[in-house]
Amino acid sequence: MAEIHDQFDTILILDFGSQYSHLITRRCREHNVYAELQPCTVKLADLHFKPKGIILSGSPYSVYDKDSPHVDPAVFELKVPILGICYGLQEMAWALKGKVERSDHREYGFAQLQINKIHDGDSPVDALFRGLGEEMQVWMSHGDQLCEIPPDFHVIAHTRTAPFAAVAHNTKPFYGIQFHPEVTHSLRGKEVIGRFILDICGCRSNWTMEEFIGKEIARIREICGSKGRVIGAVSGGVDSTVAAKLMHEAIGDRFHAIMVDNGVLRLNEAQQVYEMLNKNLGINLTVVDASDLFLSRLQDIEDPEKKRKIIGNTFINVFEEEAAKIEAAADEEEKQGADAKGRVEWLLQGTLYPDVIESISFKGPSATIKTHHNVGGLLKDMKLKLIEPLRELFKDEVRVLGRLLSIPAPLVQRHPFPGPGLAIRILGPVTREQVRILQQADNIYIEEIRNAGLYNEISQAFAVLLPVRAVGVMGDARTYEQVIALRAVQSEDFMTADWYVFPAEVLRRISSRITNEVNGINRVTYDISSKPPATVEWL
Ligand SMILES: Nc1ncnc2c1ncn2[C@@H]1O[C@H](COP(=O)(O)OP(=O)(O)OP(=O)(O)O)[C@@H](O)[C@H]1O
Ligand SMILES: O=c1[nH]c(=O)c2[nH+]cn([C@@H]3O[C@H](COP(=O)(O)O)[C@@H](O)[C@H]3O)c2[nH]1
Ligand SMILES: NC(=O)CC[C@H](N)C(=O)O
Ligand SMILES: [Mg+2]
Repeated sequence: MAEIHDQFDTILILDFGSQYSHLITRRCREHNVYAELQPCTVKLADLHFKPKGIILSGSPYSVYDKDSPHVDPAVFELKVPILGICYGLQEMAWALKGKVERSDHREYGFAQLQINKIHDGDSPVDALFRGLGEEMQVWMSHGDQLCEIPPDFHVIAHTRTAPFAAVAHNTKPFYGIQFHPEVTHSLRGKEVIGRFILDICGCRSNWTMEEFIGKEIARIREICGSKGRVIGAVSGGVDSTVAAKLMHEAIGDRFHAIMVDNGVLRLNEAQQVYEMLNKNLGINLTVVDASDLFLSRLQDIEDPEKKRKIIGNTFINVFEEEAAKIEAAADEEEKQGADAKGRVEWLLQGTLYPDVIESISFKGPSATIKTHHNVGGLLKDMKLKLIEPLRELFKDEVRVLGRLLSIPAPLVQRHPFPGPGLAIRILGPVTREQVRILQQADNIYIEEIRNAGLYNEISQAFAVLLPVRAVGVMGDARTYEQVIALRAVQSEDFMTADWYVFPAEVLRRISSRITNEVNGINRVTYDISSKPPATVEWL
């Protein structure tokens, strides 16, 4: 089966646990070069493709620590260019017999990088900084540094306190830099990454969503064979809609899109998504009303992780049941003389790269903050095999893909909505009444955000229903009712987020409408927490 790394020139990024590893991946892709993140402990013998170049990431460890992670020494024999970043530089030096020590001059923050005179003008050896001038502002975050460079290396840049801030091998395409080119604070960092992947590794920059569409459709056809059928988990969110459209282009009617009404969707959502997908996108979507089943299983459950797991498992139960129904219907048609149809073997999901990245750390899945229903919440013994065409993509790449597939702009720009839905925004037990209250408040909130023309400025906005009651006065009478918290964040990739600063009059209008129009609410608060330390959702 041709994987993406067989179809595009690929940079392999080996992750030593830095906070910024995924940003290296993004920067490569911004140069239209496909890059893939793998744990640093991967053995080259287990790698099924040959990368055009390797980047070693930073790390919280020190190379000389007893339990620090080290790369398979075979990478240095692979005859492909290698770039070490921060710990990656230290790791390369350590492996190739240089020396690394704790330094007296820790550098956290900005530094001025002085690029050494390039002696050998045209040789590829010093190509990393070619054309970038003599000095650049970079961002550092290290306590260790090289005190002796490995044999056959030379220095290509220094800072006031780090004499070996960048080094290169005399004859091989090995480079190491102490600063972090992947963060935007390193002003020309993206260009440095470009020099490495384009000039030194010679990657073609053809990783574009146009190219991806054609290749992915071909890949899906190959996976499914000429008869295989796919059932699709489609929520009306950006990811699953794009995945569904791709699947529809690939296998047409052999794709069955299913939206599950789990009883914790937003107001009128099932109806709206049904119309949008059937009418505007020509995708044959069935809405399955499983709200009683979900709500009965959620009864009296307050624990956030329990809610998430119940919903994840129930989704799969419903999909397996629907797959069985589709097969039974086909068997019936066959009895009436129709051609035999293939089995429903696959379940399409709109899983994205950030969901996957979280689970590939070399220490195993990173500390579980919350179980995403479509990754950790899956049933252990599920029969359907997963097919996830967006598994290697970031959200903004998916949005580009959506536009190319002619998915209407309002859908492409939709804020994300989690599969466990309002169940993780109702802080106490989930009941139909609590769902009603939250649906109405949330609907007013989003409506007013749209009216104010702010929807596309905000990455995600939603209301949360708190389980506490507060005293109020309405029409001269005392009330004792629940509280709504409003949340709105701006974020590039949802791994970090800032709370959004609303104009006061918009908040005033939202608050007044919610308390006036939603029975059961007499107070509205605004959440001013960033992520970290909070998360986007409350549960
Ligand atoms: N109500 C639902 N019915 C069917 N499938 C669902 C439902 N909710 C979530 N899913 C499945 O779970 C996956 C992950 O949900 P997630 O919310 O991350 O993605 P999305 O809904 O497609 O897009 P967005 O992130 O924009 O909301 C979806 O891609 C879809 O496959
Ligand atoms: O499909 C989903 N299933 C889930 O279980 C889930 N949990 C969180 N989210 C969404 O992920 C982003 C980050 O949210 P957190 O900061 O709360 O982890 C935000 O966009 C959240 O809405 C989910 N999406
Ligand atoms: N950011 C990094 O990669 C840091 C590497 C190493 N832990 C140091 O402090 O120097
Ligand atoms: Mg969603």
